[in-house]
Amino acid sequence: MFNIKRFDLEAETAQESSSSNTTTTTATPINDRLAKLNARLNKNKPPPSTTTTDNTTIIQDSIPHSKDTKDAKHYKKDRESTTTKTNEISYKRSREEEDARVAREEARRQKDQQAGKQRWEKRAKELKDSDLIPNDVRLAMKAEAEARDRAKREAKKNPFAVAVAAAAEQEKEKEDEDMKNTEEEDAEDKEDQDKQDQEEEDEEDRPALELEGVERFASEAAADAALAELAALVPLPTFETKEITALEKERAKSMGIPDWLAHPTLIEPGESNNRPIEDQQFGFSERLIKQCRKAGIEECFAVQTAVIPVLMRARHLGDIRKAPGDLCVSAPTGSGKTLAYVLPIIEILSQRVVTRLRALVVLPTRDLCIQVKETFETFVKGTDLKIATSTGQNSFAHEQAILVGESHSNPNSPRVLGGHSRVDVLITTPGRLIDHIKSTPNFTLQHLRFLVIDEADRLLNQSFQDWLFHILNAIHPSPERKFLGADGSETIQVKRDHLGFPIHDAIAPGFLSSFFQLPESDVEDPKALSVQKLLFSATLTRNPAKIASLQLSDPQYVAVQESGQDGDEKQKYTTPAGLTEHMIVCETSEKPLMVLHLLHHLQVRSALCFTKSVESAHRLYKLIQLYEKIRTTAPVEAPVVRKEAGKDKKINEVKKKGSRDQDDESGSEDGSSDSDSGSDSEDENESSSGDSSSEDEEDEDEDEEETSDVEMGQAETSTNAMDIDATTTTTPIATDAIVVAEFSSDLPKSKRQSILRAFNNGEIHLLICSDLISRGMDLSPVSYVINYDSPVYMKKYIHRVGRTARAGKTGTAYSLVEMQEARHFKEMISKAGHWDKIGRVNVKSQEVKDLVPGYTKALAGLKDVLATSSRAGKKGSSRRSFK
Ligand SMILES: Nc1ncnc2c1ncn2[C@@H]1O[C@H](COP(=O)(O)OP(=O)(O)OP(=O)(O)O)[C@@H](O)[C@H]1O
Repeated sequence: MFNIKRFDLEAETAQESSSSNTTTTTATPINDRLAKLNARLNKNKPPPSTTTTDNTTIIQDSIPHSKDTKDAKHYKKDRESTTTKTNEISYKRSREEEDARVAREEARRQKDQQAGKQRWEKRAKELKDSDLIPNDVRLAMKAEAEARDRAKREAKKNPFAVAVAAAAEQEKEKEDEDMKNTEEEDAEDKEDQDKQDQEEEDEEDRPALELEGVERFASEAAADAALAELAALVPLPTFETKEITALEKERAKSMGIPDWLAHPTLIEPGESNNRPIEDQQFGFSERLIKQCRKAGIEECFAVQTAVIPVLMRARHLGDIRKAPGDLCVSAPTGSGKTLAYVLPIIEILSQRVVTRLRALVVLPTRDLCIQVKETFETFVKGTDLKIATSTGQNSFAHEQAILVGESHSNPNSPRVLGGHSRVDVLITTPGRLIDHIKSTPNFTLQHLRFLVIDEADRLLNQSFQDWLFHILNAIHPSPERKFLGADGSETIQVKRDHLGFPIHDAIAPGFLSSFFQLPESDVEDPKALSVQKLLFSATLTRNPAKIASLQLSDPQYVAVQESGQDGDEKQKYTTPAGLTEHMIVCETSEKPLMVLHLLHHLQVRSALCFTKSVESAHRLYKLIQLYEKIRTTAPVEAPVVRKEAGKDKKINEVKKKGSRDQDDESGSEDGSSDSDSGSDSEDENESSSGDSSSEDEEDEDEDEEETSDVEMGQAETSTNAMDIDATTTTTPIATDAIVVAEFSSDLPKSKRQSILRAFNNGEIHLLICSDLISRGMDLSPVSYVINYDSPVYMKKYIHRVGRTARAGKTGTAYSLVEMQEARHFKEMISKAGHWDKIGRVNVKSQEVKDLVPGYTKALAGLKDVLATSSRAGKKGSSRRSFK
């Protein structure tokens, strides 16, 4: 480019220069003659050239051509060549000189320009933030503009030099531009880096920055709105996942405990993990939020904050090849586990179009089923969802009609392969459920989306009717064609459409292969089960065999427990923060007196008193009832009410350290067992087979009492209805009489419900019960729990004392420990790392002296009372002997 330009300009210059040095004449004959003459006279003089001014330029010789001589020709030739050479040399020289001059000037100009530019750039940089341009900068700019004009003028005079200068300038511009680009790139890089640094800083300081931003708002309303927005931005707590050491991992592995179970997501109990119900992470609809508010629920508790988002995230089941993932949840008693599954199930199922059985909640007792149904009904308002229980309270046929409708439950009516349901959520005990799976036509679990096993460890210890096997069988598609016999003939009568084809539109996609021979395809399209198994317990089992029997898929384990707890036992046994625990060590014969002491001296009311058997409960109930009767009718010494036990020194609460009473002996023995329990080998045993076997024993013990509840359907005509009437209709003889009632599985359903209602209304001061209500029951006003017979297993202890101090409230538990049981009790509690939490109460004989006369009388009368009730056939032959 540069060379071509130069060449053109050179030609132009030559042309211009020749044109400027010529004169214009007209060639005529006279002129020709004159020219010839002139040539002869001035032989060596160069002839003037002649040029036309028209479009053509001709360099002419003035010698006429017509009569050219040889000399003239030579002369002409010489002259021409000499002139050309001279012209070329002089032109070349002048051109070089001119080039050098222009280049010098250009270099100087550029230098000046550069210096000026740098000066004012520097100045402009200094004044970057100012709008003013100072005088020196303006002058520099002016000088630069003048220099540019000068250069332009020069360019007009000498285009070649201009070309050189232009080329130089071009080069310089290029250099500048490169430098500028490099600078810009550097600046951009720096800007990016700064931006990234700033973003990181902002991220760290976000709350502070946002608050700062909020403070800048002029109007208070705007600031409030922004603060509200900020509050909504508070992230959900991030729950730590328990880090397991290599040793723990190895140990868990050797016990067969799967990784996910040994590696729970841990949540601290307490208010710090509560979140408002409208938090977006929960994804609750306006309707549900409204129902929650109506029920007095403003925040989700820690276990709900951890569990609900997990369930809500899987609400749409995007990938049919992937199971939604099962969930095992362990959280203390009264921490709100029920709502952790009730709320998301309602929210997710409320979107359904057709009624199908989509949620199944399995619970160990009828009373719990009723309680959970009431919870569902509180929050289901405003949806079409239908909730039902199946507990054996009603006749089997009645339940069948509720579940699938009368026409579908008729054994003679044809089957719909996809089943039929009139309910969306079924809350049931395992025994009755198995009956329906086996015997109710069109009852199916094909469409199940949620299988909740509440009080899971309790249920897993029940092998009754092999309930788990039947449920798992019913939720998995069967590889055999279900309604075809070995010969291919139909084994059941199937409902058909008008063309004679089986009606299959209601079959769950995963179950189609259970009924039809589907075309085989090269491309496997395995479908995962859409049912999500959710296990809840305050004392979740870690027995690998039991967990394996659930056939969990992609499970997660969420545990609510205080930080710093480690060791398997301690993880399992977390008590509510608001619970105060005491133990009273006494003789067996003194135990009823201790209950009277708690009632009359310590003003214990709204209390649940747990005994080890139905008989024990009945006997204590009768005794206290009799005592109250005697006290309020006979002039016996009035008991002294201790207003402030601590001040009156009527109760000496002694912590384990420093206790020097009769239990010191056992204390020292326990001290040795403490150190034993601290050993690794013992821990291992505890959480492996040893532990699970103790769980089994404990639950078998519970099973004995609750079997009738689980089996269901057994019409229980209570023989002690008279007794119950006496209890529930008892009119206190005096206004300060203690109202006592008993509660056991011997009572008919209606009586049990009316007693629970009366207790909830505060009409019963002391409810004496078996372990039937030690699990899961949420009796709102329980302020005290009395372990009349101290539990043999820690699990039972945890569930019993967990009837109080629920939902963040406070409560107190007293355990009456017989002398001979003290050592075992302490061992059990210590092993669970719980001993520090239990206070020792010493009750001196002097303190109960005022109660003794009435108690003695009641005891004497008890025999007759019991004999009367026995004659009335109140006791069944299966009853255990009295203590
Ligand atoms: N978010 C909440 N706000 C206020 N109260 C709540 C909340 N969640 C649950 N509760 C109340 O807390 C009490 C205990 O709840 P729930 O019965 O679900 O406890 P749980 O963990 O199942 O106990 P358990 O192990 O004994 O069965 C109930 O009375 C319930 O209504």
